[in-house]
Amino acid sequence: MEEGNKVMKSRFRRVCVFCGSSSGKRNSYQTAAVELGEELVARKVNLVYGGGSVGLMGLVSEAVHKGGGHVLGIIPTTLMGKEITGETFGEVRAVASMHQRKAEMARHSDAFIALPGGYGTLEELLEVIAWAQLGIHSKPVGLLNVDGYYNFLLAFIDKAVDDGFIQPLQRHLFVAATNAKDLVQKLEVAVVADVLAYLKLSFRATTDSSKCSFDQLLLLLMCWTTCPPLRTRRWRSCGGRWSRSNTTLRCMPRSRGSVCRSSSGMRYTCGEKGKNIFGWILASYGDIIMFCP
Ligand SMILES: C/C(=C\CNc1ncnc2c1ncn2[C@@H]1O[C@H](COP(=O)(O)O)[C@@H](O)[C@H]1O)CO
Repeated sequence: MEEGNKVMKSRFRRVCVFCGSSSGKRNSYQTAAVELGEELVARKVNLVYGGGSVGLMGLVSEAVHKGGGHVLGIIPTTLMGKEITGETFGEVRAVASMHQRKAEMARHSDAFIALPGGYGTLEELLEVIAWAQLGIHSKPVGLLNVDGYYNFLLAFIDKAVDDGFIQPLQRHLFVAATNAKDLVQKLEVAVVADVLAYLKLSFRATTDSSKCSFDQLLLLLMCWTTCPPLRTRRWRSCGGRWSRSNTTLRCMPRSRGSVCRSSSGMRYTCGEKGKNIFGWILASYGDIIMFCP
């Protein structure tokens, strides 16, 4: 993948895609499946999926396979019949049960993406979100909301937040986008949910938000180092002055209200989200987290 003249490497080696065993009635679903496969190939990311060449599963696996990416299909022996799943692309691994299949798909992947699909896709998607919530994994999850297919699901999740069944922070256990390029880019900069939860709580507890404690700093550095797209961003200074005491780093903006701009064009105003460099970093996660101290 090219960004300017630089080839950008993905932080993911393998991404698991959940999607319909049917193709859906709109061409846009099929186009999105192929585009997602091509986007993975462009970033040199391999595919893990449920095996089979039926429906969108076939389209995404064919696109990755044709593009030279590795395809790993994990399929229960009960679904192995070619009349059920069709001829598969790439490597196929047989497992004993549906439960084992999902565990294996999760184990072999660094992130999850759901394309449009039916009960099977919904179940797989919600399970990896629930596992993230429980801390069973800390891999990013993305929803490809092609042509508004998942609008009702997103509205339902917002209702669950409003009615107190999903914590507002846990609304951000997955990211969503309407096309493959944007979604994969969001996943690249997604930070593990438990780290975010901890940071948000600990920042809230900090009385002076221009100070950053040592463990907050360490966690932010960890996010920074595990997230190549963030590292490659150049940040223009807003003229802040840095000073250091025993356990805290402090940035004093030259003037409250001065505007900072990242190389990607995002603007932050000192004294709001960008009280200090850590505020910028968190704000740069965009709609994954909006950090307001
Ligand atoms: C029952 C039919 C085909 C079943 N073929 C499948 N082959 C492989 N994987 C499958 C199959 N069906 C479901 N899956 C898994 O669930 C997801 C798709 O389910 P959905 O209900 O179609 O959304 C997919 O990610 C697979 O992991 C003939 O209709």
